[in-house]
Amino acid sequence: MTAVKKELLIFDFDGTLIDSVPDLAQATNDMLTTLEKAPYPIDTIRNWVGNGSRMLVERALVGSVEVTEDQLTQDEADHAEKVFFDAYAKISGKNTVAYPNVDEGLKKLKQAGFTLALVTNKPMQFVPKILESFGWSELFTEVLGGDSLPVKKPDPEPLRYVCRTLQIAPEHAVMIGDSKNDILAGQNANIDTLGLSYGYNYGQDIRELNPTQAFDDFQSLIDWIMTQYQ
Ligand SMILES: O=C(O)COP(=O)(O)O
Ligand SMILES: [Mg+2]
Repeated sequence: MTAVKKELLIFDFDGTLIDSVPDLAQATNDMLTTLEKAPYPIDTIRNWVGNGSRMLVERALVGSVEVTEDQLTQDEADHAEKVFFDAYAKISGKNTVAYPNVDEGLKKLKQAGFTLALVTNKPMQFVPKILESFGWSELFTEVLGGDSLPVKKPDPEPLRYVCRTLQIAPEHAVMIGDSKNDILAGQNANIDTLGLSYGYNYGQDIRELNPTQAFDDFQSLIDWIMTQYQ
């Protein structure tokens, strides 16, 4: 396969660059405890991450990845989300680590001349502090949170928005992520998708989503980008 040269690498955040589930699970359980509900194991909560905080909160309230409208009132979910935000603001970053080779890998790509962007479904209010804690504040030319636009991944608009803003054609962009929301957003925006198998994808193998290519570790992704997309 000969790949087209790429300019813009759009990264997902949670489950791709950082393992944030220990903090997300703690904040979720802190919220549940405050609301006098029973906590869940981290392995259960991991499968609820991917569609932003509001969805995580709703899934935790009903105890399932599938949430139907009749299971929750808007007020109940609004209140729980506030409790979750307070809890996550207190602990976000404490037990969040970068996956192996991510720090060196991102810097290598930047040095090689790629433009890096970050498109996460995590609410934007939590993003700058985490980026700063890893020394990544200057790495990304564009950063979008899950609430930066009216729609989030798997909608293709955040990716299209980044391409438009940076004036880079979609065929010169790549979406890199761990979840079906990343792969679907990329496919819907007509851009190449690179999947990572170690993150959070509702327990499903990322390869089932047919990304352009999939990798089991970040170093293999870096090696592939440096040889195929330069
Ligand atoms: O906050 C989430 O649900 C997931 O965030 P992500 O898009 O960076 O994986
Ligand atoms: Mg992710």
